[in-house]
Amino acid sequence: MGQSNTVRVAVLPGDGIGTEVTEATLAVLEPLAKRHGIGIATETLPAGAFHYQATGDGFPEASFRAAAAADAILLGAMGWPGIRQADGTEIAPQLDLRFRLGLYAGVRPVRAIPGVPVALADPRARGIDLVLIRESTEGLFHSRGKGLVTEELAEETLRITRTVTEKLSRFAFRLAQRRSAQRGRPGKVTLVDKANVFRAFAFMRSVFDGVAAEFPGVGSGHHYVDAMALDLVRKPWEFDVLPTENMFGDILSDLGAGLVGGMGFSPSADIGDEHAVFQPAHGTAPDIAGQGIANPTATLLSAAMMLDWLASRGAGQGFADAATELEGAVDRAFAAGLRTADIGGRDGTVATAKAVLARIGG
Ligand SMILES: NC(=O)C1=CN([C@@H]2O[C@H](COP(=O)(O)OP(=O)(O)OC[C@H]3O[C@@H](n4cnc5c(N)ncnc54)[C@H](O)[C@@H]3O)[C@@H](O)[C@H]2O)C=CC1
Ligand SMILES: CC(C)CC(=O)C(=O)O
Ligand SMILES: [Mg+2]
Repeated sequence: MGQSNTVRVAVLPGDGIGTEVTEATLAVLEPLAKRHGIGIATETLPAGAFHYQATGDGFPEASFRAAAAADAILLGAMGWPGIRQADGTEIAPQLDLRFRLGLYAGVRPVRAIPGVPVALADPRARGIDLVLIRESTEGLFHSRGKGLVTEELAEETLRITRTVTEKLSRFAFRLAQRRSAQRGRPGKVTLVDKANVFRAFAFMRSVFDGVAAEFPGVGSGHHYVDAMALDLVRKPWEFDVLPTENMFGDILSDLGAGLVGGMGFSPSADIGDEHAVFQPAHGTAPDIAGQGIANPTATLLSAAMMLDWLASRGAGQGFADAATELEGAVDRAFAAGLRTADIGGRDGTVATAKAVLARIGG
């Protein structure tokens, strides 16, 4: 942590709408910080597909080092379908950060915001409030960049380790405890796996069960990932905290976003023991980039998660208060009629940030 009440935030806007939603979020963070008497010193760092195209390096080591030295990292989005490396894959510095900084807990809340249309007609869908925790350093992403590819076959490896599964599980149970205290209802952690077919997931389940025994006050269970895809559409209001493997979490978090308004409403935090990256779960959206219509809500909510995390790391109560106020301002703005383009409205990126800013202090 930096000087008292001042934190250093590394900002990596990235590509496409990543730059647009990041700029809109910083425009809200500055006055919010002033209002709460907290200091946020930002440093913007280059990385991403267009940086790769221009320089041959998508993630300069200097950017990585500066990000790793900061108190927190705020990221827009990175990657561009037309810009590929020699092996055919895209530039993804966000994955490098997750792996190099050990950010095992990919926290992806799926919450229905008052006033934002949900995908399901059932009135209970207005109460959707669950959190996917996507393990973000191993699973099927373990062999990223190292998979075997020959003329005849391609092979990638899925890895599950005891150490990371224990950390992921403890993180999930602690989060369930906190949510239970905040919401005044029992918490439940459901591991999403494929233990009926793969030994790796039977192993993951047994490690998870061992950790569950440490938290007798929190409910625990398991769900196969295919059945979870079904039940997230059928009855998402029944779930609370859902830890899962990396690829499963990548897919299910987009599904979850689709339930509550789309990717523009899907914040995330990639948290490790010492570092954390906060970013919307969406990508660079080439289909709408440059038009000023990207929804910055997911990034604003990710910034609120960042303030909350910084408070938990000792930055001070002002950060916790600012986090609560920012999330509340987002809710109040939509409840009052804010309508972004992705839900059929006319409010663009800048107008949305202004509407949220106007609800701060209100
Ligand atoms: N964390 C990251 O930086 C991520 C990067 N990517 C990269 O982004 C690029 C595009 O990927 P896609 O598969 O198209 O996923 P995407 O998330 O960028 O877009 C999917 C759909 O959601 C919409 N969308 C996403 N964010 C939105 C927002 N804030 N407001 C309104 N609409 C929004 C897009 O217009 C598009 O129709 C690729 O290069 C991909 O690798 C994809 C996902 C995450
Ligand atoms: C490069 C991708 C793994 C990014 C993504 O899809 C995500 O973070 O959800
Ligand atoms: Mg994804």
